[in-house]
Amino acid sequence: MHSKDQICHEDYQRTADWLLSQTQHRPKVAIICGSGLGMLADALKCQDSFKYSDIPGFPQSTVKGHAGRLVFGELKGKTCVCMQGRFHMYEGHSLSKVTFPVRVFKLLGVDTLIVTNAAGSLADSYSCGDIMIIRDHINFPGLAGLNPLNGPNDDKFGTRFPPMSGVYDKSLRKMAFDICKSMGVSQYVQEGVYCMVGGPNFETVAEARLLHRLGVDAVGMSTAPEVLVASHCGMRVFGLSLITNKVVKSYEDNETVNHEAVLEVSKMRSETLQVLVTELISQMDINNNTA
Ligand SMILES: O=P(O)(O)O[C@H]1O[C@H](CO)[C@@H](O)[C@H]1O
Ligand code: HPA
Repeated sequence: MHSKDQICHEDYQRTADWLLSQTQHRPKVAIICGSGLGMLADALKCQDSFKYSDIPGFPQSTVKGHAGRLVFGELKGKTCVCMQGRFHMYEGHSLSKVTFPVRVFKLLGVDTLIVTNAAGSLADSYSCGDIMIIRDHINFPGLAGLNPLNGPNDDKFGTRFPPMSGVYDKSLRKMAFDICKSMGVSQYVQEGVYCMVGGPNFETVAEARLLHRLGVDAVGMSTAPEVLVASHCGMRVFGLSLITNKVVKSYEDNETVNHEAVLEVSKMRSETLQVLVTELISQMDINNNTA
């Protein structure tokens, strides 16, 4: 890691202190909105919002469908902070920048992170518009040594060698399933394995076939770094992928995927996702960290 990418505890603290001085909200839950999923923040009541460009130390969003705003507010009486727009490695951000907000959230008092993303499906049984509750992930950049936890370990956040089995909280996954059942949307809800690739290109057919054979259900270019950093500092994590496209696995298939199509499908499920996330937050116990 280059020294310009090194972020020290005081950097996170400075940003957290600035935010605490600008809002009365003291969130326990943070939500990261995936591509085209920024409307999750619209449900927040009594909003205080900040453009990323106005927040000291914050990186900037450069991807269409990621507004670049941090929104604080109440969801059914629970205080949340919501990132309308995340940072990706392919934008040129270091992984410490990509995950910078997560550690700031920890310093704000957040103990639960909800991540969402747009993803392409590999699983044959999935359709466009399905919602996948993330059971686990494969972090390709991480396996290749690109990990936000690289570098000197900050013991104030967590241990040098954090375990990652069970990183997606089981009771929150069950709670989400039950909520989907009561919403009558179970027919398009799945549970599966998300795989992060570096992007920004979509997959070749050979790469898609490889991922399929590895047991990947959905692929995207985000999420794993934020989840690692959240889990490292002791946060509970829940994740949702919205299946925006089927990844092309056949040379006979002339379909191609593009970001505009991804954003279009995100819109289609925005309301369902909003209700699901709101209900989940309203049902979760956020004081003693048990669902
Ligand atoms: O993961 P999110 O941010 O939802 O975005 C997904 O959508 C974009 C590609 O259309 C990529 O950035 C991919 O990671
Ligand atoms: N591949 C990688 N990332 C994605 C995709 C995809 O098919 N769809 C949305 N994000």
